[in-house]
Amino acid sequence: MVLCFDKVSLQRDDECILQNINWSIEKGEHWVLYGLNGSGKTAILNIINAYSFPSTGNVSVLGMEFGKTYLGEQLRKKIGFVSSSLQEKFYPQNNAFEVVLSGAFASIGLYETPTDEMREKAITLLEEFGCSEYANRRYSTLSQGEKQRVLIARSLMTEPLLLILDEPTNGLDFLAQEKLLESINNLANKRNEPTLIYVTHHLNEILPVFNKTLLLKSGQIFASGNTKDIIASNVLTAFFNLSVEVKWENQRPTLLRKL
Ligand SMILES: Nc1ncnc2c1ncn2[C@@H]1O[C@H](COP(=O)(O)OP(=O)(O)OP(=O)(O)O)[C@@H](O)[C@H]1O
Repeated sequence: MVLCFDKVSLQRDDECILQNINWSIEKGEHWVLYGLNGSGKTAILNIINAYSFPSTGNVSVLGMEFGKTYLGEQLRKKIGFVSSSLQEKFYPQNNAFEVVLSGAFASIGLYETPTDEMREKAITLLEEFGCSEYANRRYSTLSQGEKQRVLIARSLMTEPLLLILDEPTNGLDFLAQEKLLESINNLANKRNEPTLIYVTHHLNEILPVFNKTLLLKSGQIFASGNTKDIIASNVLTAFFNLSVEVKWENQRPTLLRKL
């Protein structure tokens, strides 16, 4: 079991942000987390990363049960987390190679001397994510798409067991988006790949590797299960309370409003 939420609720200032969330992820599954603005996606991710704790219910992530021991740092070493808000945290003078290397220490800059093994690993990851040509360029000169690929490579330095990609295509043009999705697809098809949780507002980004989907609405699970069953016209029409149609082409869905 990679993750288990058992009757998880989260209360803040008399407001119920999450309510009765039951969610389990098994090895071999890759999940999409889909919900409207304010539905509680970030609240769930914060709990997975042990940045916040549920008001009620039990959580275990990667075999570690919350509440039993302090597990923040220990847990976060095993979880890769990439979001567009992470992009601006890095020092502009560091080059892409250094940014990837810093992932080995889970630090923003490089304060320790990397081993030869770490350097080799960073070079391999830069190659795998198509970043070699700008490995020595200052991070600040990279485009958003290039930065995102560098940050995913960085997140893999510690060989995480779980990789969370939080709206990774934000601000990317169509080509940059497709290039990033291709890298994610390659990653998911590798042996010993981490389990992926992919948060998005764009259904057309759901790659075939994302075999499971959770729909979150107003802090509650609206539906969860096999992606093909969940990303369907009838389910999403009920979810949005608006008549929509899902078309699957080349194993990827497109959402259209039915007029
Ligand atoms: N500390 C807090 N106190 C009160 N309400 C909060 C707090 N943090 C978040 N919320 C509320 O909880 C709800 C869920 O927020 P969350 O950030 O998890 O949504 P989200 O699904 O990630 O949204 P988005 O897609 O816009 O990023 C929102 O209504 C938000 O205003």
